Amino acid sequence: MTADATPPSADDAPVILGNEPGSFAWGVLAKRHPALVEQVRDAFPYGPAQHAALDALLEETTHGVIEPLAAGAHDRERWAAWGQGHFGRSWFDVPFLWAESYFYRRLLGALGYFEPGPWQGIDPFGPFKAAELRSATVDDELAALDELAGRHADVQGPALLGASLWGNRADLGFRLDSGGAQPSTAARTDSRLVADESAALWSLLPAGGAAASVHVVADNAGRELIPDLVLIDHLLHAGRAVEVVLHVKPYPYYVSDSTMSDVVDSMRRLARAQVQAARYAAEIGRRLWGAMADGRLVVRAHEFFCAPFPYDVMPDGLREEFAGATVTIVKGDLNYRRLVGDRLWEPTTPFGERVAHFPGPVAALRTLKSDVITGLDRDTVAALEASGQAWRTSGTHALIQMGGGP
Ligand SMILES: O=P(O)(O)OC[C@H]1O[C@](O)(CO)[C@@H](O)[C@@H]1O
Repeated sequence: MTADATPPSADDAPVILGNEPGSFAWGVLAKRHPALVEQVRDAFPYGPAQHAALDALLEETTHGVIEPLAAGAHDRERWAAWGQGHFGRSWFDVPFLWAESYFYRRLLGALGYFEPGPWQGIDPFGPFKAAELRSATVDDELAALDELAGRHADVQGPALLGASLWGNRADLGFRLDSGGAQPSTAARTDSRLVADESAALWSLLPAGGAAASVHVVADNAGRELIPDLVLIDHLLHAGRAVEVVLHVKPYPYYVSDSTMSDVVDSMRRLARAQVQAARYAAEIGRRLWGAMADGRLVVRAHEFFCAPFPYDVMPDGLREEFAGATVTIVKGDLNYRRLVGDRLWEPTTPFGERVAHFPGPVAALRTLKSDVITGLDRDTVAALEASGQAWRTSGTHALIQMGGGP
């Protein structure tokens, strides 16, 4: 990672680029993306045009320069504006956040996802998501919910918040890199919260308070989205919230990010959990189904969630929506990068300062999977650095941080 040549202001930390060999960002562009292209290629019986487009994308992203979208692409103008100054440059020399986002747009384009035809709307990551949803691990996690049935809201709330937080560890992109290994329970129990401001979150959502409007910006499908939905059910059922708005991606993104069709699959998985004798999960699934029907749970898929920018430049419509929320819960590593800015901040940079742009209270729930970090105290940073672990990027550590505007 190196500093962008023209940082917006002298006070800002360097924008993360991918041009330092051995850095995390470089590894994603040079190794993770090519591996992903091959995994997607093998997962479907694609035809010659798609294989050729994948070959070209692989060559361009690793050795070539950034090309604009093809003439006739429905969003060519939008990306032409979003990518000004980046086209014609190496993928490694532009902001990492931009390069990753455009890579997913281009990958889907190579496969015919956006064009009218037989492959339109086919999620290239669908087989990976489906396998995860079918897994025995999910059976076990759903069955374990029975232990929480009938417990007090003050017991259920923290347990379900923790499940939603650590669910972020189970992202498919992360697993592609770790040789397909599932994050183990042992790894989870060894893991540490580097910041925990959950008390401030709960103070906004008292059980029985029932006036709150909560927005949840989702991250991964499957083993993350299910605990997110269970947490949402808890907020509604315990009277902590009167309505919840769940924000998902408008198209498949970052391997396993949730789309509307993933929400449907996860809600079905919950509602049908009865067959695995997971009675409470099935009850939760039915309640969520009902909440969708009567409008207490609403799903939105704004195009900005697949835009290559931090949240401080979100469009006005979205800004107004978040301004009306009692609190917005923002899930995952990518959303954290977009929230605080994808820069090499000093880890002690106050989180509140970085998210002052957000139009209302915001809670970040994230396992650490990239270099960006803010809001840590000096002792915590010293201990983490002394540990010798890859604490910023390995997903073994997590945080709950609160901040936001008025
Ligand atoms: O699913 P999450 O938690 O947003 O994690 C996504 C992270 O994975 C990567 O795409 C690659 O590891 C990171 O660059 C990114 O921040």
